[in-house]
Amino acid sequence: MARQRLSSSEIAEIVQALPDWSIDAAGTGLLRTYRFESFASAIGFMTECAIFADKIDHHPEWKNVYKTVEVRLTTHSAHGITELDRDLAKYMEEVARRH
Ligand SMILES: C[C@H](O)[C@H](O)[C@H]1CNC2=NC(N)=NC(=O)C2=N1
Repeated sequence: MARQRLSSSEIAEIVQALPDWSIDAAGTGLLRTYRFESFASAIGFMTECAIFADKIDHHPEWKNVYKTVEVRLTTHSAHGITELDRDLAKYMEEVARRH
C-alpha cells in the first residue's frame, strides 16, 4: 500500500498541505530546495534525514551545494510518488525547522 503510486488528486493534496514542495514535470517526483544558514546546518539536516530514510528504507535523491540542499522524492520501484514520499517530505519539513 505505502509503495503504491498515488493518484493525481492525492498528489495535489500533498502539495496543498506542503506548499514549499512542487511536482516535477513528469509528475513522478516531489521537489523542494532547502536553504540553510550554514553548511553545517545543511549537513546536519541531511544527516538526520538520512537516518530516518534508512529506517523506513526509503531514500531521497538529493544534492548539497554549500548551504542548499535540493531534494527530489520519488519511489523508484513504483516509478512515481507514493505515501512513503509524502511521509519523508513531512519528516524533512520538521527537521528543517530545527536547522
Ligand atoms: C530493497 C529496498 O527495499 C529497496 O531497494 C528500496 C530502497 N530505497 C528506496 N528508495 C526509494 N526512493 N525508492 C525505492 O523504490 C527504494 N527501494
